[in-house]
Amino acid sequence: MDFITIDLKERSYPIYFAYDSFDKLGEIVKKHVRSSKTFIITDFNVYPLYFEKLNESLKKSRFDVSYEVIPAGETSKTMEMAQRLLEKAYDYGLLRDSSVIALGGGVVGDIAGFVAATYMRGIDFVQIPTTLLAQVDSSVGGKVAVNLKKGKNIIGAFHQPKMVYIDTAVLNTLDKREILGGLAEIIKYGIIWDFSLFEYIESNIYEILDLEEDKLRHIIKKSCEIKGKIVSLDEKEENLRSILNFGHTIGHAIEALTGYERYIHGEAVAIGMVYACKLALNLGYIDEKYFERIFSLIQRTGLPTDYEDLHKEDIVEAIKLDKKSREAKINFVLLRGLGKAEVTTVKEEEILKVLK
Ligand SMILES: NC(=O)c1ccc[n+]([C@@H]2O[C@H](COP(=O)([O-])OP(=O)(O)OC[C@H]3O[C@@H](n4cnc5c(N)ncnc54)[C@H](O)[C@@H]3O)[C@@H](O)[C@H]2O)c1
Ligand SMILES: O=C(O)C(=O)C[C@@H](O)[C@H](O)[C@H](O)COP(=O)(O)O
Ligand SMILES: [Zn+2]
Repeated sequence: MDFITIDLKERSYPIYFAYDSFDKLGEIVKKHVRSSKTFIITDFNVYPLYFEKLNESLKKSRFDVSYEVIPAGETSKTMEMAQRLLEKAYDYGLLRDSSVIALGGGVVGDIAGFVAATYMRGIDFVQIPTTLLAQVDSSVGGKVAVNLKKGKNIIGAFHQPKMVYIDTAVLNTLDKREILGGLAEIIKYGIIWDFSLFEYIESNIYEILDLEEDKLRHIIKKSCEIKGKIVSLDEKEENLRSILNFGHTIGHAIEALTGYERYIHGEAVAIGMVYACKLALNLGYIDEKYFERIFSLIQRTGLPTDYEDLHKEDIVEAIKLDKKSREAKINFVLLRGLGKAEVTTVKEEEILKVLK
């Protein structure tokens, strides 16, 4: 089976790429976890579609499976839900050598990872991402978290999975809106790291939106390679990894300010990328031509490019506690040319100038 390795020394792990092959999972998972006792966390939408296939395959490989199903969507990514899942893990008798399997999108991955990171101070974790966003971003790199009402991913940890299993056939049941959300993070990689990926999306946008398998596989694998490279250079986000936060400073603020219900994560990131580009343009880091090129691709996909009904002062207040802020200074990931980005301190007045 096709795979790449995320190189993190003793925490290195494979990302497998498959198509319609849940039957292989039991055998593969067995190679990467310490015991047969496993706890699957999934959500109400994913459960009827893929749980049985996974369960059957695990049972065939003699796993002792327990599971929990949580409501779908960002509002489930809370401490209360994590507490509930941790209590269940204990009731099901999970031990130090047991594992947690996340079957779902980024919400399931982030909360299941948080459970795995904290249960008995950390147990094995397996990611089976079922959204495009989770396949290209959230299942890779070990950031796990839940939200505070006012702050996105404020409670969390770094806890790398033992393996990631990407089965692209599952994307056929995903809503168009969710496909676009994932595409926003893929466009992000093109902008911050590898401009040829951006150009590939520009040239193949309709085929990608039609979920043409070879094109989709190309951008998924490329995204995992890019994220894997950045994470292996800076696992705990001491410097370089921050560029993966491009578009997230304003993106996270508008997610929290709208109660995590109006925009899905990828949409908020798309809006945040447009604003980060406006900032870079105003500060003279990029020219009008480059700005237009990025704006036009985001617009052509059908992703939103602007927010509605929010006060700029509230956005600025919310970003003051962004995780990239240091010593009361707001830091943004700003572009410095095609495929290049850097973290830069930006004055409050500059941010207010570009916000509506
Ligand atoms: N840890 C990280 O590095 C990282 C990176 C990016 C995003 N994230 C987090 O990921 C979350 C967003 O993830 P998401 O966009 O996957 O959202 P999500 O997990 O809410 O999934 C989106 C929707 O698709 C449904 N779904 C999932 N798989 C499906 C399938 N195959 N067929 C049909 N429906 C399916 C879900 O039930 C949900 O309703 C956010 O909380 C974000 O903060 C984390
Ligand atoms: O993996 C990273 O690092 C990222 O920043 C990827 C982002 O796409 C992702 O949304 C991440 O969860 C944001 O992390 P946070 O530290 O800003 O909460
Ligand atoms: Zn993101």
